Amino acid sequence: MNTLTMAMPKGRIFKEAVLLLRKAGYNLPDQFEDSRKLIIDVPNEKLRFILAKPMDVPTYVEHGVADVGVAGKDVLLEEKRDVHEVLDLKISACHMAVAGLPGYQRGELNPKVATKYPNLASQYFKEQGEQVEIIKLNGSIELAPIMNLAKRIVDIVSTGQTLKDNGLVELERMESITSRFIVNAASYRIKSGEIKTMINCLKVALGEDA
Ligand SMILES: Nc1ncnc2c1ncn2[C@@H]1O[C@H](COP(=O)(O)OP(=O)(O)OP(=O)(O)O)[C@@H](O)[C@H]1O
Ligand SMILES: O=P(O)(O)OC[C@H]1O[C@H](OP(=O)(O)OP(=O)(O)O)[C@H](O)[C@@H]1O
Repeated sequence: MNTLTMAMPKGRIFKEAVLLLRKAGYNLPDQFEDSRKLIIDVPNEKLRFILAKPMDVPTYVEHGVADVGVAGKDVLLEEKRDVHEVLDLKISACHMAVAGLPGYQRGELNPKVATKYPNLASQYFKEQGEQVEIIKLNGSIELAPIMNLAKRIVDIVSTGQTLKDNGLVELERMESITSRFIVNAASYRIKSGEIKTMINCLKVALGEDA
C-alpha cells in the first residue's frame, strides 16, 4: 500500500476536515490540529499531511506534490487548477455574494468592485453583462465600500455578521460554497486503490452510499 499525501488548508476548514477524517475511520493523533508543523506524517494510516494556505491547496494537488486535498469551492472557482473534484465534503458551508452599502443601484460607468476573488468576480459580472473594474484585495474586504474604494465587493458570507457590523448588505447572492475533496489526475491512476478507499470511507462518514 502506498502512502497518500494530502494537502490540507490551514485555518477554518482544517479542524472540520480533521473531524470528518476521524469520522471516516482515520486514526489521527491527539493534538494533530494544534501543531504548527507544516508536514505531519501519520505512518499507521500511511498518510502524510501538508498544511498549505487555503488558496494554494489546488496548486499542490495539480502539480502532484500532493495526491489529494481539501479545498473550498470558492478557491476551486478562483484558481481553476487542473484537478479532479470528486466529492462534496459538505463542511465549511458559506456562500459568495455581491455586497455594498444599502440602496446601491447599478448604473455607473465601469464601476469598481473590490474582492479577494478577481477571476470569480470577473466571470460573474461578465455573465451578468456588466463591465466592472476589479480591485484585488487580500482581506478585510468590507472596508472597501465604507472607505469608498469601491461601492461593491464580492466576498464570502457565512453568518452575515461582518457585513452587518460594517453597515453593508448583501445585494446579490452568488454560489453556495462547501469544501471539496480533490485528486491529482496521475495519482488517481497510480494510487487508485488507496484513493478510492479514502473516498469510500469519506462517503460513509457523510452518510452517502460508498
Ligand atoms: N466565514 C467564512 N469566511 C471565509 N471563508 C470561509 C468562511 N466559512 C467557510 N469558509 C471557507 O474557508 C476558506 C477560507 O479559510 P480561512 O478563512 O481559514 O482562510 P483565509 O482567511 O482565506 O486564508 P488566508 O487569509 O490565510 O489566505 C474559504 O476558502 C471557504 O471555502
Ligand atoms: O458572514 P461572516 O460569518 O461574518 O463571515 C464572512 C467574513 O469572514 C471572512 O473573513 P475572514 O475572517 O477570513 O477575514 P479576512 O477579512 O482576513 O478575509 C470573509 O472574508 C468575510 O469577511
